[in-house]
Amino acid sequence: MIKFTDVQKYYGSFHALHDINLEIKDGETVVLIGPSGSGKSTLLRTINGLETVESGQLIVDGQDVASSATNLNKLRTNVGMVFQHFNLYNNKTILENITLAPKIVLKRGDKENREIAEKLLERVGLADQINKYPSQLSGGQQQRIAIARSLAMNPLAILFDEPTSALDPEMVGSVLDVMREIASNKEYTTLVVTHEMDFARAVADRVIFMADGRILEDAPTDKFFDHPESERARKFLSQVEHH
Ligand SMILES: Nc1ncnc2c1ncn2[C@@H]1O[C@H](COP(=O)(O)OP(=O)(O)OP(=O)(O)O)[C@@H](O)[C@H]1O
Repeated sequence: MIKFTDVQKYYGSFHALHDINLEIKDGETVVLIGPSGSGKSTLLRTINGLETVESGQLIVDGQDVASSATNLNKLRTNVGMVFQHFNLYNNKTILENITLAPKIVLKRGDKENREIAEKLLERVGLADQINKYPSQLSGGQQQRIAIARSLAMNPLAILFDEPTSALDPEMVGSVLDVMREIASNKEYTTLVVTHEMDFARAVADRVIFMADGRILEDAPTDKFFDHPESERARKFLSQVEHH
């Protein structure tokens, strides 16, 4: 579903992604971890074309993301993204937030759109909030709405970019629970950038460890946590485990 071959990414003269080779299969749950500034968000954002790549090949859902012929809007329909700062429309109700893109992009009719929104709100535990506005909800609730909104597009893949980093600690659990349920269903290819190691350990099929713009390890979850190969990963794990 997603395949990087020798991908390089620069911000000006700064080499942000080095020689990325990575293949992610349909339905897989992959967690990206690593120190701050290691390129995790950059890598994630290349997948739906939010960041360009300078060389190499990046195939997502059969299309070359780096090619100018690729329709990025269509790509983003198939690859949903959940951001650190929810990015909801504050002047629209929860129902409108969830139904707007399917209405415009997928031309989904109002009745079906509402039914799907109701089901998704049920799924994220917020069925009773359908007519509220984002500002009336907690950060954790807003993030669960953002997740429902991305699922409403029926994506093939969903990218989570540090979805709990901006939340108060007591809000984190409910968002991780929703993500855990989504990942365990294997309906979507799921990629998560997170600093939540317990979540990574419990949910990921595979862990990608990055440092300095490189993939240093790509391993099954238990193997990575129990026997990390690189000194960098060992150091990183010992630091995060002491928090
Ligand atoms: N738009 C940009 N312009 C220039 N440099 C950038 C830009 N975005 C990111 N960078 C740099 O690229 C590197 C990788 O950033 P990125 O956000 O991908 O790291 P990260 O691993 O996700 O970090 P964090 O865990 O802190 O979010 C960093 O050194 C960052 O300063």
